[in-house]
Amino acid sequence: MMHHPQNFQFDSIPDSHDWSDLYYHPFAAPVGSGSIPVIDLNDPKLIEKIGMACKEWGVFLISNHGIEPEILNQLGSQMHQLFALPVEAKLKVAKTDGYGAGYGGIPISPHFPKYMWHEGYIITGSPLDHAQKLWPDDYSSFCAVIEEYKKAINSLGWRLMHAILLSLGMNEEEINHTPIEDSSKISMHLNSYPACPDPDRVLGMGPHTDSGFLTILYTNGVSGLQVLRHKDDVGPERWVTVPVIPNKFVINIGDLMHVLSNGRYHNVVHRVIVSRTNQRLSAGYFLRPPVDVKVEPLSKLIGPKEGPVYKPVTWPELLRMKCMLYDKALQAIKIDDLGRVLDDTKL
Ligand SMILES: C=C1C[C@]23C[C@H]1CC[C@H]2[C@@]12CCC[C@@](C)(C(=O)O1)[C@H]2[C@@H]3C(=O)O
Ligand SMILES: O=C(O)CCC(=O)C(=O)O
Ligand SMILES: [Fe+2]
Repeated sequence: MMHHPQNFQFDSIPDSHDWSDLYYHPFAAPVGSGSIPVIDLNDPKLIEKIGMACKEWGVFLISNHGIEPEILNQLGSQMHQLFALPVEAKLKVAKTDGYGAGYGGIPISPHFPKYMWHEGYIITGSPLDHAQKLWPDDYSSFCAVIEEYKKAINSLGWRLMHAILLSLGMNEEEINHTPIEDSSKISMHLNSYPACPDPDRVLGMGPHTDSGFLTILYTNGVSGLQVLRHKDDVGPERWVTVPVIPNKFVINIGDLMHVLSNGRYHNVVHRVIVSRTNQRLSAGYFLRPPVDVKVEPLSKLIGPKEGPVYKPVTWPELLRMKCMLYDKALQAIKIDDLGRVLDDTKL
């Protein structure tokens, strides 16, 4: 089922995509400034800096990640080709359910009052079946690029997880017992936000948090990502635009890292705005535990003065709650001061 018209060849914005009267929305906030941390992976103070960034911002950029620009360019060009295919071709691989693989809108889109200025494509596991349908004669280059990218990103993901877990006070042995999903099963989310003649009236992607441990985001150099910054010395709650710096990845902290850190690390709310002149392409790589692993607040962080704030949850459980409850998903596993689960009817 498609949630929106698939070609964005509109002369003016159709009412179905016009968000301009909707600024009563709970996530409405002014756009303001603030400097999102940039972290050098070779920095001798990496652990400390990454811990601060996770706590204070829940988003940061990384440099010196060791991934060759060539593979990023290839990913960008494969994505460009994918979204440039005619609508009929893309519909051959349309998603058939809310959060399965394929072409379409995002799983939480039914929670929004309007359609997003966006086309998405979810890859879960091997891209082969779909690629054969999209490019019957030459599917191998798409697959090769995706597989190569996954391999590179998976090892980067591990380095980041490792640094973040160290920053939470875990030791090597404990870290080895915190598995992440096998790269062959991992999900990627490819996004295209076409240029829009009237960008102030549309939204590329509605506000949300990601539900995994963390998301590694590649972008093609067209800006648009904004994060919701809480009130601080610089100003009130506001949207801060994530700068686009060539060859740097954006890292977002997701719900499961928030749970694991017992609420210390910030699962940042983010959204995407659209450009008048350029198509934005982005690819998210979602780091999560294996499907059957329950994530719970680290025992190290729990003591006589601090009880666990969340009860254990697997990622498929949390994703299901997110699709049902959108921004209230974590409330379904929240434990109050008296040790009661606030809303356990949702599991
Ligand atoms: C592997 C994933 C992770 C997903 C679902 C599936 C594919 C697309 C991801 C997103 C992207 C948009 C927000 C979100 C909340 C959504 O609706 O789809 C994300 C969700 C998650 O972060 O859990
Ligand atoms: O396109 C972007 O910059 C962000 C995409 C995103 O938030 C997501 O796919 O979860
Ligand atoms: Fe996201």
